[in-house]
Amino acid sequence: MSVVSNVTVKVPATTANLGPGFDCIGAALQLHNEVTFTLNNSGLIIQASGIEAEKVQTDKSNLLYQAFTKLYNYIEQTPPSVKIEIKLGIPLARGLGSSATAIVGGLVAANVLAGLPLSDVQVMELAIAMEGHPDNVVPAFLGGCRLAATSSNGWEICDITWHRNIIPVVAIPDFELSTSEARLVLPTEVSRGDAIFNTAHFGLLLRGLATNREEWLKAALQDKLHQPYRQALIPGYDAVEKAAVAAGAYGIVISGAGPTLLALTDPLHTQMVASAMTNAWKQVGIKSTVRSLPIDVQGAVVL
Ligand SMILES: Nc1ncnc2c1ncn2[C@@H]1O[C@H](COP(=O)(O)OP(=O)(O)O)[C@@H](O)[C@H]1O
Ligand SMILES: N[C@@H](CCOP(=O)(O)O)C(=O)O
Repeated sequence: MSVVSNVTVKVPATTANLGPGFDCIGAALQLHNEVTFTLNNSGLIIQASGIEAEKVQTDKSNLLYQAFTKLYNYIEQTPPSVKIEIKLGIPLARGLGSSATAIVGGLVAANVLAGLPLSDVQVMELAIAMEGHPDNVVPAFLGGCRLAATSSNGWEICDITWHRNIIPVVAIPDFELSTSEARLVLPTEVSRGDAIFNTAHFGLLLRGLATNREEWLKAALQDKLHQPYRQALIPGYDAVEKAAVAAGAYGIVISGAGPTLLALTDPLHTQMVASAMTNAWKQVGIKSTVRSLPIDVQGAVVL
């Protein structure tokens, strides 16, 4: 039996993969979506406001609603009739985890309205199952930078130290790239050489993030599992990379499945890196919004 009639959940954006950590690591960023679910007697109502609100589905196919019903189905209850009010701060299909915010927001809201039948671990595992990979839903749920690995008991989640002087700068272009489309270009098998390359660089990334050691971070952002295949989907990638590095970034990676590009830099170079990325994209005719976004340590919050 539900004890509350409405709930508001705020969920952060994420940047997944971080180069060599394809499908296993991601960090939450201080940019948020917020959603309120209110029990009603008049059938499903969905209202969206904020950035790109007109693009959000307002029927039962809406991902927030899909996640909401997923939890009720899981606990073998009929989902109640609800009004859903969405405030969007994260642009859709840009590699900043908008789908993860919808999945986590819908599941967390359903769990609260259903009287907390599931533990946090159960909710998180449902989120991973819905998204199909853990690297955006886990940091969206827990905050910080998180590594997820399967174990015989489900998932082991590890918090990854992110040195405070490593500044994420995201360059968000004005075109979309859906995650499903960006996954279609990936090979299903990779060579042993590429697997070894990524294992080494991922280890280096974890140590680089913890220590802020410049030469480790510069080398660590390389990847052979997804970025080489996806770069062709992002016009201007090489120009933005060159400009960011010349302005003082350690390097750039594709944020999530793209097309947003993430640069890592230090506090002194943040503004120069941001301007360089904006200008580089402008020169190939692409408008972008470039922002330095600190790591979000809270994750999903019930307000
Ligand atoms: N707040 C939201 N409410 C409903 N659906 C959403 C919301 N945010 C994202 N989505 C759905 O997720 C899709 C984008 O997911 P995806 O292609 O994985 O890109 P992203 O990198 O932004 O997660 C949108 O086109 C939309 O269908
Ligand atoms: N590992 C996934 C991450 C997708 O993240 P998103 O923020 O783009 O949804 C992938 O690279 O496909």
